[in-house]
Amino acid sequence: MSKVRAAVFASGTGSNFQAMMETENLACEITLLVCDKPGASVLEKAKRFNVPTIVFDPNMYSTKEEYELEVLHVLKEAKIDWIFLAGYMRIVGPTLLQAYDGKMMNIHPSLLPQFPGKDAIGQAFRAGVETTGVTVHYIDEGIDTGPIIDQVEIKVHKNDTKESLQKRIQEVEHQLYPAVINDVLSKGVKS
Ligand SMILES: Nc1nc2c(c(=O)[nH]1)N[C@@H](CN(C=O)c1ccc(C(=O)N[C@@H](CCC(=O)O)C(=O)O)cc1)CN2
Ligand SMILES: NCC(=O)N[C@@H]1O[C@H](COP(=O)([O-])[O-])[C@@H](O)[C@H]1O
Repeated sequence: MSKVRAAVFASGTGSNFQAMMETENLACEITLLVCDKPGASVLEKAKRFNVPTIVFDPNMYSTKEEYELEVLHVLKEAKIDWIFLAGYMRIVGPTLLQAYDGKMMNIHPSLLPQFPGKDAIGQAFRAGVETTGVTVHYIDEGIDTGPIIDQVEIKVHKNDTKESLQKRIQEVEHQLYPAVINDVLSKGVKS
């Protein structure tokens, strides 16, 4: 039986994409990288792993639906079953939400519902919390409001800088996301 085919959506560095590609027992094939930032360094990583890419610039479209319809056409052509957002900094609209209902996840660098949205690590750091963490959740129409699949707590050290905290958070992300993907895909249903 052929493996589940997945697309990763990313806008930036792509360390979570790289962690998935380096996971030997990943329960799916990452067969497409979708990026909304021409020139993003994740694209160099995709090239290194021989993963085909779709790159689009939302500023070249008049609506979100317009670019999501184009992306959806490529996803269907590529027979993509699942979408994993990994630092994708666009709000997913109804076109992709409907097409991948229950088959789209995101990783977020806080213990949701704490610190949703952008710069979650900066929000936690400025709030002076003693504990933050990482969340993997399903995507819905809200921002970081989808059902939580798993979370890991991370202690904030007294001498932490935002950068040292981000490093520890990303080390956890690189283990958690592939583990959650394998767990969800092994169940075959939305948990
Ligand atoms: N429908 C959903 N889309 C996305 C979710 C989600 O939970 N539901 N998670 C985000 C990731 N994210 C933070 O976790 C996030 C990313 C980007 C923004 C944002 O405001 N971005 C743009 C708006 C661009 C657009 O209109 O698409 C901005 O910079 O103004 C907020 C949160 C991924 N998508
Ligand atoms: N709001 C979503 C959000 O902040 N996502 C965060 O973007 C980073 C992407 O890093 P990467 O490009 O190195 O994988 C990750 O830390 C992820 O949790």
